[in-house]
Amino acid sequence: MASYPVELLQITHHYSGEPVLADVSLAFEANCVTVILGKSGSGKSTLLQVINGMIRPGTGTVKIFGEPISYKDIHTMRLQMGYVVQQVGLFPHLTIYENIALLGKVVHRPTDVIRKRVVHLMDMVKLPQAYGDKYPYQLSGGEQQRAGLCRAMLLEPPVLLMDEPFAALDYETKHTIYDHLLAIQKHEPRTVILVSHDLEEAQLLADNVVWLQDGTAKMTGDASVIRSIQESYRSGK
Ligand SMILES: Nc1ncnc2c1ncn2[C@@H]1O[C@H](COP(=O)(O)OP(=O)(O)OP(=O)(O)O)[C@@H](O)[C@H]1O
Repeated sequence: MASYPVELLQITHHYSGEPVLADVSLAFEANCVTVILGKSGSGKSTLLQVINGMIRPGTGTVKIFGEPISYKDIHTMRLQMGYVVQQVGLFPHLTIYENIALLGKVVHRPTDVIRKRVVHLMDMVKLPQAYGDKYPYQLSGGEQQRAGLCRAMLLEPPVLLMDEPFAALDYETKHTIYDHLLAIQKHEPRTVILVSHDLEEAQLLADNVVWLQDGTAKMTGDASVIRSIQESYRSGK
């Protein structure tokens, strides 16, 4: 039986005695976009950090490509996972090119291979190549976010984790980046796990959806469950 790229088995986690994840078991389908929806404080970011090993859960197992995470060797495992957050986290003293290329240097990829990949990624998200020489402060929020996306995909990670990466962007910029993301999924599909509280974003991007409520996976399924989630939002349940 083929294993899932990411699997959570009975994950429970507490912060200072307060439960934040309660017996969460989920399997994320390969090469699909799964959107984890939930209100503020429902445990979405914690769940994502449990997946990339930043947080070791109180109990339960995280499996990456069928193998439980080895917390001793977390850096090797993390190279398989791109991570994009809302505050893009580009290094201000590095150019856009240097920011995107950074991980390639860390794993000693040949310079020409890195350069080709950066050019390809910038093309995919429609960032002009000349922007490679600029510094992050010279780019708009949406452009910085696109650079962040390129950086996360440099090493072609099979899994991409995204924590509300578009929340601070205006409607039009968001929609442009959605289009880029969907185009990238077509050209080089990967397992994307995207945390959001935005139902429209889920509607546009999700193959699958998880509805997290008070640290529990209340509903899971394909994008058709968004309608039930919408009702739950409205009724405040
Ligand atoms: N490091 C921490 N120490 C203590 N409590 C924390 C910590 N991180 C998060 N929490 C608490 O755990 C709960 C879940 O937080 P989490 O950030 O996972 O939720 P979220 O669904 O991502 O929220 P948001 O949409 O507001 O970002 C919240 O009540 C939060 O205050």
